[in-house]
Amino acid sequence: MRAIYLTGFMGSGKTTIAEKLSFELTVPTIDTDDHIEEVTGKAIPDIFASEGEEAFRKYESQSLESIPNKNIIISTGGGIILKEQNREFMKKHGIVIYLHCDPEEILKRLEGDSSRPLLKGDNRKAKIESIFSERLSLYREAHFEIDTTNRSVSEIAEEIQDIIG
Ligand SMILES: Nc1ncnc2c1ncn2[C@@H]1O[C@H](COP(=O)(O)OP(=O)(O)O)[C@@H](O)[C@H]1O
Ligand SMILES: O=C(O)C1=C[C@@H](OP(=O)(O)O)[C@@H](O)[C@H](O)C1
Repeated sequence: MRAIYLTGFMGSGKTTIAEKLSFELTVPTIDTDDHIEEVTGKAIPDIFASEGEEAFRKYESQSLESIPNKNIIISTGGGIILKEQNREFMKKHGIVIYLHCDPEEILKRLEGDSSRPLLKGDNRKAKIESIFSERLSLYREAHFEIDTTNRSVSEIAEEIQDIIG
């Protein structure tokens, strides 16, 4: 099986869906953020705070390129699509599935979450809307798009299984 790359905004459910699919298909899953934390020995918010976003983006590309691309489900960080190099890499080596979620629901899903440095501070709603609109066309370069808004994890996982046959 070719790698399945799940892309989408923070809170779109990439990690949750990857774990569900991993269980159902008995295929391992890796999360690029977890991989970066393992390699660097630092938590994502610490990398942003001490080294900055650009350094994080370098780790992210290195991580993407070092993770195996056969028989695996990869949940990516929400900003992986920012680099053309990453978008091309994923499309070349696997099936890229964009998990769409409306910003209003993202806001609800991430209520109380403090692990995403880009959403730190006041006016989360405006932050989410602005980053979302900047990125939408990049997410849409995926091979497939699934709308996860108001849908259960099981329904979404089933739809992905239909896509990959
Ligand atoms: N389809 C869904 N419906 C409702 N809540 C969801 C759904 N998918 C994920 N969530 C919840 O949203 C939050 C973010 O999910 P997560 O998988 O961490 O997203 P991502 O990896 O894309 O950032 C978690 O609390 C998760 O339980
Ligand atoms: O959208 C982004 O730029 C980011 C998303 C996060 O991952 P999740 O999409 O898993 O939250 C994490 O990689 C980092 O905080 C940056």
